[in-house]
Amino acid sequence: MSEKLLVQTRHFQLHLGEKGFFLESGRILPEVNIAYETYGVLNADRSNVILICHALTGNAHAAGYNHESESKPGWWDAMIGPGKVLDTNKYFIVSTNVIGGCHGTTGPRSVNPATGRRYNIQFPVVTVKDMVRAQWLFVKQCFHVEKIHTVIGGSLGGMQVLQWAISYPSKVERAVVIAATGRISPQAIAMNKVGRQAIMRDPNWKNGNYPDGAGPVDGLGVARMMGHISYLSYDSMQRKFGRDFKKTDGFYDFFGEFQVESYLDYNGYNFAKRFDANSYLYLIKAMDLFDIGMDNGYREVLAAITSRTLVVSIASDILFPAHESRELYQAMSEEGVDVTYHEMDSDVGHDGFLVDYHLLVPVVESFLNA
Ligand SMILES: CC(=O)SCCNC(=O)CCNC(=O)[C@H](O)C(C)(C)COP(=O)(O)OP(=O)(O)OC[C@H]1O[C@@H](n2cnc3c(N)ncnc32)[C@H](O)[C@@H]1OP(=O)(O)O
Ligand SMILES: N[C@@H](CCO)C(=O)O
Repeated sequence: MSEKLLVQTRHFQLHLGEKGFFLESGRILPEVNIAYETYGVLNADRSNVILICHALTGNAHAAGYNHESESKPGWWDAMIGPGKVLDTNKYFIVSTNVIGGCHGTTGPRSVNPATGRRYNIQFPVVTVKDMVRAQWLFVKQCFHVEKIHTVIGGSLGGMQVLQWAISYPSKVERAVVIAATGRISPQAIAMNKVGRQAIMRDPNWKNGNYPDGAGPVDGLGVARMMGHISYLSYDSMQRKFGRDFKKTDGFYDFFGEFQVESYLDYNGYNFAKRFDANSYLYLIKAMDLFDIGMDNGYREVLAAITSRTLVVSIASDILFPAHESRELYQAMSEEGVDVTYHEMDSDVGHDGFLVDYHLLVPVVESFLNA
């Protein structure tokens, strides 16, 4: 018998009535489909829901295997399962793909019901607030849940968690904000700019109207390389790659590569096979626009949070540096929020929340069990 936990990605169409889904931008999506997975069992009083929010290029497939031949499990399988920190014997874990994504939830590659054609860059700009509102409608409509035990996620997922606590304070009992920030820095926007330009300058981008299977793979691959540089750290690059160089016949061939280049090539190329370029553009835009204080003031919105909150940073994170999380924690704490802060002493960089589980699990565990 197989030991693989087989799970299924399902789809739910939000009940929006004739009005559609109003976005922060003022534009409207006539329909929104949500791709989701669940693990564990919803209890009788519907009080054991943990919602997982994924990062930039994640999807609803957070744990288990979608089919027998899948070689790697969902992206947070180390965290989710029987006896794991997000214990499926105890909790009903829900994971959705964000609005604007390309793994089953409505996004730029979806067909616009008004035209019968893909939205491409006619898709409206979506924000983290929109992502979270879609998730709230989803859990309410699909599972009739009125309160969520815990919302948890890293990076863009952490921003969603923070937004949950701000938008729906009475609905979220606990919030775990990992490797995130309350407002994205100019440095992070600059890195996204490079990625955006790489995609949009690729001749195959065609103003976003590329045919299926012939998109801007080179541009998207380069964008992902930029991303990976920000997900690693000085120390992790030293350790992983050093200055190893692949010589050709003993020579430093012009096209010969350092290991770090080979890594970026491999991961850039692979990424372009699994992700839609337009979706990437929309999701980095959502990230760039994220600033909890944009409308009502940074401290004012934090002061309204009533969820018990854990803020986790990664010491070597160069994308959302730990001092941004400390600033967030400090402000929440001064505004009277029940908040705890933990800095993971990890040297692997931003992606530490996907790698250094021995540092992350105990913190989340003690927060959930407190
Ligand atoms: C919610 C979410 O965040 S979901 C999205 C998360 N997933 C991603 O970001 C996808 C990209 N994956 C990764 O970056 C990593 O696999 C992580 C962060 C998930 C885990 O990091 P690590 O365990 O340190 O993996 P590592 O960075 O060593 O390897 C990543 C890949 O590069 C390959 N690689 C490593 N070194 C080299 C090299 N010198 N040359 C070429 N390829 C290399 C690995 O073989 C691995 O390939 P695989 O994905 O086919 O297995
Ligand atoms: N590496 C992760 C985290 C980036 O924030 C991802 O691609 O989603």
